[in-house]
Amino acid sequence: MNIFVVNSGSSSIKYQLFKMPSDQPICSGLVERIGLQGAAITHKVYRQGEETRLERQLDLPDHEAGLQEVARLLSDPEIGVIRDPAEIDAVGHRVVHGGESFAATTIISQAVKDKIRELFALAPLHNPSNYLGIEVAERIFGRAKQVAVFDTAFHQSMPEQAYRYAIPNALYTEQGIRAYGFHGTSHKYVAEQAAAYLQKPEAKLITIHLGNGSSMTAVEGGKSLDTSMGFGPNSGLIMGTRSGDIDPSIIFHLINQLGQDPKEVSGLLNKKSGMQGLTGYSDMRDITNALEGGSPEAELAYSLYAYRIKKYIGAYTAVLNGLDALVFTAGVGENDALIRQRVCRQLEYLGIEFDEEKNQQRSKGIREINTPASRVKILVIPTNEELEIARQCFALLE
Ligand SMILES: Nc1ncnc2c1ncn2[C@@H]1O[C@H](COP(=O)(O)OP(=O)(O)O)[C@@H](O)[C@H]1O
Ligand SMILES: CC(=O)OP(=O)(O)O
Ligand SMILES: [Mg+2]
Repeated sequence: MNIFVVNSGSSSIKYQLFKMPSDQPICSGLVERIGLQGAAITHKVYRQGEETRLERQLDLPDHEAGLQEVARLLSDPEIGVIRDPAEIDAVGHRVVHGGESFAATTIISQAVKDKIRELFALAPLHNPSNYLGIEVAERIFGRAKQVAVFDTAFHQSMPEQAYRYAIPNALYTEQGIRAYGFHGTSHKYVAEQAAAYLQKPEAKLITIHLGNGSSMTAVEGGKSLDTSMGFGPNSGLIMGTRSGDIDPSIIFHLINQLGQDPKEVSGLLNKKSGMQGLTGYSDMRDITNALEGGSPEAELAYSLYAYRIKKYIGAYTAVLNGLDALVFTAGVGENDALIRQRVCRQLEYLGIEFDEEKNQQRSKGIREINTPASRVKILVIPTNEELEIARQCFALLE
């Protein structure tokens, strides 16, 4: 079965074509910096153990333009991997917010699309581009089954004490206002990898997904017990353009004292805050450059970013009543050694002993960056949301 997976993030589109059930990737790619200067596409084709790579800078104003380019590459006369879109049996879509309606992988119907649309307001940076990805894929791959895999699904195992807010009960029972959690596909994938690596299925883990959006999850025995994102993908960690945790009084102040309307406030907290608000840049590579150039704003932003993660490590160690491993993943978590260092320094009290030399090394696959004496392992594990999505699609359709 040929399964094409589309992962529309807030700043990127990742895609992979798999032959299932062998998990064999046929091609993969990344469209990044969508809507920013220097948008780029990296496309890789895998044939007989060899990788052909194509990199191209191009102007991509939005996700639609990105997806059209991907579809063109798939059947490109020179490096294409299919002759006809009908060769694709299923398209697996990452959908960020499934709300109350979806706890599992689902075949997309008009009713499912309507629900995804209803959730636009709760995940404004994501559900619209996820929806668009579905519409574009329906047009291009008309014969394929379209399947949605929700970021929220993995966190359905959270206990009520973790997902309820202390607001009037009716807002939960009648309006579904509760914490849902996000990046579930990634947290699930890396938690499984970590448990297998540790040879400990019941492992207590804190998975730290640091991408453009970021979140942390307390995982025990492969189940999510708590996570830093909530009703929408805004709470918790400091992100590329989102503030993470703030006091809600700030929102009242912006509206009541500073005269902003709710739409403006939403734009402010979703698109102009986080690292963007602190430094003028949302992409961590730009911030690293600014830091190397001696920017005090970048220095402060790095400190805030790492400090927030540290606080959640403390909280989740308490939630888990112990800890076997910290797991760093996603764009920043996998690549930014300085962030990992700032987070992991001075956590010896919790049994976390960091090895700076190992931290600086680069290699593919799982690696350990703790000292041999560390009670807690510190792991860097590349996430693969696309593979996890392909597996879930295959399991559903088989
Ligand atoms: N080599 C690198 N060093 C530091 N940060 C990196 C590196 N590569 C990617 N990143 C950062 O990862 C982030 C994007 O992560 P990713 O998981 O792809 O995000 P998303 O899926 O949310 O779009 C960006 O902030 C980018 O700067
Ligand atoms: C939910 C979320 O924040 O996703 P991303 O990191 O892809 O923006
Ligand atoms: Mg992502």
